[in-house]
Amino acid sequence: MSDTDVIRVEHAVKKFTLKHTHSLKEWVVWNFKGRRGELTESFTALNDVSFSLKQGETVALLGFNGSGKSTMLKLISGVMSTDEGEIRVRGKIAGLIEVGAGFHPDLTGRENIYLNGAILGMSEDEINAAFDDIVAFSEIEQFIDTEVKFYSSGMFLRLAFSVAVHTNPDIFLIDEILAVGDEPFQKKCLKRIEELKLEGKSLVIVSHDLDLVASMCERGILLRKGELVFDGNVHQAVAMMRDGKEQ
Ligand SMILES: Nc1ncnc2c1ncn2[C@@H]1O[C@H](COP(=O)(O)OP(=O)(O)OP(=O)(O)O)[C@@H](O)[C@H]1O
Repeated sequence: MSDTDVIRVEHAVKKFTLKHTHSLKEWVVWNFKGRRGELTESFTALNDVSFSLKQGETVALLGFNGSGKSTMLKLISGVMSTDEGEIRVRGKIAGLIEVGAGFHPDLTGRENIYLNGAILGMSEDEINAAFDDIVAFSEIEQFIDTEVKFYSSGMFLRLAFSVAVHTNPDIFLIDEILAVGDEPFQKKCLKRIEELKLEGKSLVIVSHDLDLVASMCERGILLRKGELVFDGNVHQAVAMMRDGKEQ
């Protein structure tokens, strides 16, 4: 890992087990044959993917549905581990990967700020100090003492984004979820992301909004069926995606 690298992905492989529904007859035959062969199938979601990210770089992860983008973000954030290869990260990560992840449904917005802040590495004092700003940025003061199971997906995003930006992360991972925010809040998030970029933070974004990612990122990494097929200028990556060349 060079001095300026904040993420290093080396030959990452991630496999999932796909379960299939089998008829009783298939199951009996399988038992009869001494349970030889597999009743499940292994699916390779990421195959030998390598890249590194330098401090301050902004990267869009592109690819069609199911190409492995979210899986890659989950590996980088540590929510999942690789089956082969290695992922090294330097610095504090904040990930907005799944709406509602890191939130407990039976706790209120207020309590979840503390829970989520702690998960993202903030101390109680730091959360106390940032609490009012977090709530103000989210604009959901009215519902802050409501259990989050009653929140809409946009309200989850508001709280999650707000906590994440206040943790002062070195690396920000954002999956599609900005799409669930309304337009004014999306604009506010994008402005904050621009500020993070100016502060020299690193950014990895997954989005199908190609114009948006082309305006936010310098670099584009294109995944095709779990394999990295392009890593370079974001406009080139977007053009390849639009031409369907990665198919
Ligand atoms: N937990 C899981 N168990 C089984 N298969 C999974 C799991 N998570 C992801 N997959 C499979 O891995 C592949 C890659 O999924 P992933 O969500 O990373 O794709 P993606 O590029 O983010 O897609 P999209 O653009 O639709 O969000 C898909 O075929 C998906 O079905």
